[in-house]
Amino acid sequence: MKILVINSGSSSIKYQMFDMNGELVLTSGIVERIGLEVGNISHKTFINGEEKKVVKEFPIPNHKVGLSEVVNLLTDAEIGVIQNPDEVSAVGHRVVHGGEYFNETTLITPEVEAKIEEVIPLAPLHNPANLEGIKVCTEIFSSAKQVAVFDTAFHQTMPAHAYRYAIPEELYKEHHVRSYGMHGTSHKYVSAKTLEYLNLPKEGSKIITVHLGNGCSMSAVKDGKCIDTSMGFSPLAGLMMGTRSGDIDPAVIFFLEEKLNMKTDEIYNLLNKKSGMLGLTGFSDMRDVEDKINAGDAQTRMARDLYTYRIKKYIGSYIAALNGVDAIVFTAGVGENDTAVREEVIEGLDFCGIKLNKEENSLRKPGIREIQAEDSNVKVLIVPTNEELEIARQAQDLIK
Ligand SMILES: Nc1ncnc2c1ncn2[C@@H]1O[C@H](COP(=O)(O)OP(=O)(O)O)[C@@H](O)[C@H]1O
Ligand SMILES: CC(=O)OP(=O)(O)O
Ligand SMILES: [Mg+2]
Repeated sequence: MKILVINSGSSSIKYQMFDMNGELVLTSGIVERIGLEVGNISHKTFINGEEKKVVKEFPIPNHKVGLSEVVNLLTDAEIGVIQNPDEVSAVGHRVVHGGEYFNETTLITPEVEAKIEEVIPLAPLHNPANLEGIKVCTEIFSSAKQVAVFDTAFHQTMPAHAYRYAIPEELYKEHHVRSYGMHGTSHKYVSAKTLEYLNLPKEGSKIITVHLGNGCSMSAVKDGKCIDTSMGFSPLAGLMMGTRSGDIDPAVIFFLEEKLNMKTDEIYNLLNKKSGMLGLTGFSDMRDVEDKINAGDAQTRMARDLYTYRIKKYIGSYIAALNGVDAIVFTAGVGENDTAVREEVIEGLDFCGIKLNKEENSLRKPGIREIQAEDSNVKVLIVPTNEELEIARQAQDLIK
């Protein structure tokens, strides 16, 4: 069975095709700079252990043009992995916001699409792009089942005291203003992998997952279920990120409006796209940040201290929420690759028995691994996330 996974963003589409028989990745790629003067597609195929890469640059005015070209590549006589779109049994779509409607993976119907559309105000950067991906795939892969996997679904088990805000009741009742949390597919995948790897029973387990990519979030997972998470109403809350501020006193927004005459959309843009690591240092990619720190740049050092300090504070609060912790798990681009970030986060947590094996932490090895010190009371792990595989598995389970 072949399953295509689509992670459609506002200006990009990431995709992977799996042969679920053996969970093999046949193709993976990214369409970028949609809507700009020149767009590009970077497409890789893996056939019989051999990797082939194609890069194309041309104007990609919208998602449909981008996905049509992806289909051309998928069915290409030389590098294609299918002969026609009918060979795809299901398309699994990452949908960032499902509001309170969806706590599990769902077959997409016109009613489901309408609900995803209804919650656009809760995720104005992500949901419209996700819907666009669904519309275009429904047309192109017309015989495939279209399946929605929601970033918010895993967090739907949070208790009210974790997801509610202390604002007037009607804002929740009538307008659904509450915390939802995102990156749920990743938190679910890595927390389950951790239990499996450590051979821990779900019941009684206490895991803190730390997803550090471009977007960053953390979850407290008890008995295999999410009880709290750092993103909130939208993906802007919580940790400091590549370009997002994370938690900020809402009074700053009134100040920007009143004193600097900024408009709502300008403030939105400022906090989502020009803040975080980018706003403080000029760089959103942690590799660039690392270079600046190594060159002795004090401002960049401060920015990174802010980044890791906030993660540490969330670890502290989640240990309190969980009444203990069995394992702290790092994942995603920064979490899996950045030795210094992990070291700075764990530094100074020895008061509660959390200690790192610095040498093990500094090694670059693939796969799941433990990096805590021998005398640490708590496990510290690196668990590579795989949101695409998780989406493909969930889509397969649903259509079976
Ligand atoms: N070797 C590395 N060292 C430090 N950071 C890295 C490394 N490789 C990737 N990253 C970071 O990972 C980020 C992307 O993470 P990823 O999980 O792919 O994000 P997203 O899925 O949100 O695009 C990059 O912006 C970069 O900062
Ligand atoms: C929800 C979110 O932040 O997603 P991403 O990390 O892909 O931007
Ligand atoms: Mg990601």
